[in-house]
Amino acid sequence: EGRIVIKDDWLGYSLELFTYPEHYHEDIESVYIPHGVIMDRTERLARHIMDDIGDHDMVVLCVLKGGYKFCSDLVEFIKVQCRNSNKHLETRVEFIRLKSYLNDQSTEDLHIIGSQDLSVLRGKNVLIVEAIVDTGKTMKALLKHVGSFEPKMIKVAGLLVKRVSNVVGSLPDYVGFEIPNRFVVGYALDYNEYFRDLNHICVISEIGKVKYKI
Ligand SMILES: Oc1ncnc2c1N=NC2
Repeated sequence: EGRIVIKDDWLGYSLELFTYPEHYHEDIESVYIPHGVIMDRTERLARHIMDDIGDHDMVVLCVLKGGYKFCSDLVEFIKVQCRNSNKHLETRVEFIRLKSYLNDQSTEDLHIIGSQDLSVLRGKNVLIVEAIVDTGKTMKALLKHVGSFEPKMIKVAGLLVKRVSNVVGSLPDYVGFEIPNRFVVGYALDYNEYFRDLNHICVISEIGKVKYKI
């Protein structure tokens, strides 16, 4: 299936062309992917997903915290698709919390926070929903963990996939955008917990990187 490829020389839209929370005005460089474009792309991904796995009950596994906005918007679009095609599909949402980043660097260790009982996945169609797939290390470890609960099928939806050289493991089945290897924030993607309240996906400024550095 297709994806929107954002080229390395795309610098994003100028800030004064959009609205965003005033308190971030010096912390972001540009609007990289506007909220409206994210929503329209997510709506189209919902149709792909429904075409592929819309005939069975599905359990959506939302990867927190970065994935919460993408997941809630995607699930909403999936529900609208179901209503319009009168498919009576139960879409249950489970949550899993991963922490693998400090500042803007991936840490080696992946740890799964909170021991949700994922035995509900057994025998089910599972759709893992993640905001961003970077090196793929996190996703590989998560797929192994989820597989241990013996679901019927696992598919992965990733809003963003980074063009990085050292990719491990497989890429998501459904991809919103392929982006250059630069640190982006907003739409629940954070930098040390900041910027989750920003609707657009933006490029963080050097001031922002220093201001919110841990
Ligand atoms: O660009 C990014 N922005 C926020 N969080 C993450 C990123 N890449 N991997 C995790």
